[in-house]
Amino acid sequence: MEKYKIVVCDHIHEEGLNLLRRDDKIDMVFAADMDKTALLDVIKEADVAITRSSTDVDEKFINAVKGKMKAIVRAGVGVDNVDIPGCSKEGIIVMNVPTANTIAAVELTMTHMLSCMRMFPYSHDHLKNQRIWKREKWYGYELKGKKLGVIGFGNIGSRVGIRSKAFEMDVIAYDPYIHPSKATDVGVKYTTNFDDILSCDIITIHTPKNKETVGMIGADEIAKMKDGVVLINCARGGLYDEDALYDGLKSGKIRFAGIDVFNKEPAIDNKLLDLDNICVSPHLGANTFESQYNIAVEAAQQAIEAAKGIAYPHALNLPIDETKIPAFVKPFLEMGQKIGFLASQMNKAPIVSIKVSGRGDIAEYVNSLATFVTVGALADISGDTINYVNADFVAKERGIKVETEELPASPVYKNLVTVKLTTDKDVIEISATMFNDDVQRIVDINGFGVDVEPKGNMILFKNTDVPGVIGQVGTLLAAHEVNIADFRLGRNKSSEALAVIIVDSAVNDKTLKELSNLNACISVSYARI
Ligand SMILES: NC(=O)c1ccc[n+]([C@@H]2O[C@H](COP(=O)([O-])OP(=O)(O)OC[C@H]3O[C@@H](n4cnc5c(N)ncnc54)[C@H](O)[C@@H]3O)[C@@H](O)[C@H]2O)c1
Ligand SMILES: O=C(O)CC[C@@H](O)C(=O)O
Repeated sequence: MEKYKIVVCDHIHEEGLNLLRRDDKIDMVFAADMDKTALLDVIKEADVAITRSSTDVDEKFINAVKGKMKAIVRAGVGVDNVDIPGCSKEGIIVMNVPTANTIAAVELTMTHMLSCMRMFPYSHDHLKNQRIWKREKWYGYELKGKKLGVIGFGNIGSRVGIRSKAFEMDVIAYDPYIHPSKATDVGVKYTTNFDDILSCDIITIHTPKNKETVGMIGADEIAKMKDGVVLINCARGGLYDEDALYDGLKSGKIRFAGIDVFNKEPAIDNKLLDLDNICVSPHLGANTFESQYNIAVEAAQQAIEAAKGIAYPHALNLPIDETKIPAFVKPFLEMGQKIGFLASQMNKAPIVSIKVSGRGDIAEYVNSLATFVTVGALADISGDTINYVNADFVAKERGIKVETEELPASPVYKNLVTVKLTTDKDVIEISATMFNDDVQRIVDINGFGVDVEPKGNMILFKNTDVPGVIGQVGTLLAAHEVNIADFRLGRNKSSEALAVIIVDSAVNDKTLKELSNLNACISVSYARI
């Protein structure tokens, strides 16, 4: 029995490993203790990898796995150490486990906030390790009545906000990507003015690390802050510029900082560790037993489903989120792929552009449709290497322009999709719709009205519209023992006709050549769907 190989690149809870071991279709390789260079050799044969923050999915990793690996499951939230565009280019689906460690990170943030306000680790060290009892040295501050600025009000930030309200803090959120009511509904103020955050007593950040957020708090922002501000970062190293943070702490402008994450980890040589007004932890945001159990189980389940090709939960680079696609759209996507494939076979030459237009409700989903059409159109030239993840990249790499267009509703069809495929030889334009929500129908090919299902062995025979042609075609096919299953005819105003002939068996080149030699024939093409 063929088995799928899942390589576990970092430590995860035993329960996740057990799930992988128990599945008789999975061959699990535990490589968490392996040196990262040796890992590159092991992952070559893997169908799926499970990684955490200790394994960077970078160029070296991707080069090692490309061609074989289907998916990577990041057992956690942050994917800043995963080269997602690089994975997409190789058709590797990237998934994360977005909520299993939320509470762990929220509670660590509260721990840091309280520790900073009471300098708890330092008083602890004084008594426990230095055996000094000096109560007057350790006056701290209360959370009550302090203004807390939360940058990023997602899963973690919002829960930090709610818990901080219970400490009677005045909480204000900055997150341009949420609806303000997400904050105001839980009694948190909402601002779009970043300066409102900078004027807070305590600031905590909970955004992803990306181009927009890296260094979001630097020297200029710190200069605008209150003297004695407290800064917390349990999200990602580098969101606070570390040099600016160091200078701010050293000068006393920042009274205290609580930091779980660093620009470069492990952070044993980081200069921030030399300061006396900082509480640190070695990236422990997700380190609770509950969270690690949940993450490992979810990551293992996701990896198994991906390896078997069943589903890709929490995929970050699939062009469509299946859960957000209405049921009526899915058959259109499937049909779009077939039309793309058909068009590329009818117009066999290097593709210059693909244009996908939508009319009716389907128009809103024209971008997803374009991905499916592209996969179909490039299937013949790219074989197994093209999929929904890398379709855009493959098209771009081949210099193929993919365009979409949302058009007004058609007067005839509730929904209509048109695919125009231009090669350096010809242009083919196919329109199709869906009857009764699941019957696929091509209704137009290059201006010829037809009514045919995109299915099976299809001969497209274009001829001058003169009597006797249908008989000649039928006789010729019969002579080659090709049985006609369906024959659909369309005419245009220039006295031309297009026959779409569905036949029961594959048609060889000799038969097609003889068809093209018939007097009335203008062109013949053949497609197998
Ligand atoms: N320390 C740890 O071990 C640990 C554990 C879990 C998560 N994390 C990190 O915590 C962070 C938050 O995780 P989450 O689960 O809450 O993610 P999330 O996606 O639920 O929330 C992130 C929020 O940030 C907002 N955001 C994005 N760009 C922004 C910007 N420029 N300005 C303001 N807001 C912006 C988003 O709109 C979103 O609401 C991530 O960086 C994640 O990697 C760390
Ligand atoms: O344990 C890890 O891999 C870190 C997890 C955490 O930073 C996350 O982003 O989910």
